[in-house]
Amino acid sequence: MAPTNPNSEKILDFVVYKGNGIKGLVDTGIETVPDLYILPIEERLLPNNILPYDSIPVIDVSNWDDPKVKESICDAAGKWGFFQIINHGVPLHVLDAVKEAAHRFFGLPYEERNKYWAGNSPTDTVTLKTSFVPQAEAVLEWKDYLSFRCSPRDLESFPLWPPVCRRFADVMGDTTVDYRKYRLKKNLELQNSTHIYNCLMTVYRDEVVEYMENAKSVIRKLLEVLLEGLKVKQIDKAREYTLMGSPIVNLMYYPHCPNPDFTAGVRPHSDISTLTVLLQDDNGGLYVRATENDSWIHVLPINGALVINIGDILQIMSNDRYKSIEHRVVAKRSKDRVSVPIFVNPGPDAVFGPLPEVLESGEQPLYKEVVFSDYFKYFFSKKHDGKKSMDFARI
Ligand SMILES: O=C(O)CCC(=O)C(=O)O
Ligand SMILES: [Fe+2]
Repeated sequence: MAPTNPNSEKILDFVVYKGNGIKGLVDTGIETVPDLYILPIEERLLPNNILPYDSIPVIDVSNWDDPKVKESICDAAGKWGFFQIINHGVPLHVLDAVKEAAHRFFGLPYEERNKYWAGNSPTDTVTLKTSFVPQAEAVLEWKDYLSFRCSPRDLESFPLWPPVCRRFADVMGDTTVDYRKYRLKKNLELQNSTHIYNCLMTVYRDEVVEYMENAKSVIRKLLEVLLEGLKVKQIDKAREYTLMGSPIVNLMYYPHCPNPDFTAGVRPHSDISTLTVLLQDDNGGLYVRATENDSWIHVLPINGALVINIGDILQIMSNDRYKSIEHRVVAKRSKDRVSVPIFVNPGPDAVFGPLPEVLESGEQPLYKEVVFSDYFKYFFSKKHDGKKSMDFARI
């Protein structure tokens, strides 16, 4: 949607078309929020609408087989659509490393970040973007993000980029890339700044992959428990593809904002995933819708915890037993916020709809069968707009 204000046009050009992102704009030292980012009052998160004493459930998953743990997960998925898990087994250093990677990437100079800007990136498995769908938004979101497609097939292509891996393998006298050796070498290369960028880029990949690899068993467990709650006995290969065939990991970056109350880090939306595993930092700023009448609950940061939310696909598969709840993000005034969501998405050609196990007793399906890539395209054809995407599948 083209802005009518000439200053907004300039900002749109700088941020979106020149690929500086909101990070680039903040780096120019702006002291007020530009019009292009100012939400109408009725769309802002007002303090009166925040419920100060409520919180989403926190579930200790140290014993996944405990029936009480399973019950808490399925209950939370049905009542809240959002919960945090602790003692999930993903090491703290892996979580810290991927958050640091986000800070390092967005700390790179423009020229280096821009190599991965949508359209410039050497591979479509990694792309840098800003806002959500700038072409469809009259007001932009105060965020940039580096998005990694992480299906097994995408991961196979990772060793092909960036080329420094091959160079490193040559240097180390090794024909295969050994990432531990690479990290040691990285420290040396950091002192020799000609390779700094390539080193850093590889390290992000390393850390994203490490996070994803560690999170996989948590995702699997969660899906097993949630599907058991829907009377599905076992996740076979076809179901696995429908539930988690094409995960995406985003390094989200919300630079500090002169007046975060005026703008949206992310507008209210539900995720289109089956579920989302979100690592947030200690800044806070994520809010979950509490009721239909516009009240919101802050998701308190807990060190080492992962925030789990049910996405539209699982709501559809469960025929509304589980809920994909709207959430939104508000940036910080003096700190740069990062988060790392894993969107556990179906494979592109997977077809989903209410599960036969759920409809077994004669219940009417509330949704039709949909191909995931169609749902995905629809979601990315418009601005974040609450739960409207679900209309695409509703009967
Ligand atoms: O950054 C966050 O805490 C949440 C981001 C989010 O909701 C999304 O990207 O869908
Ligand atoms: Fe989200």
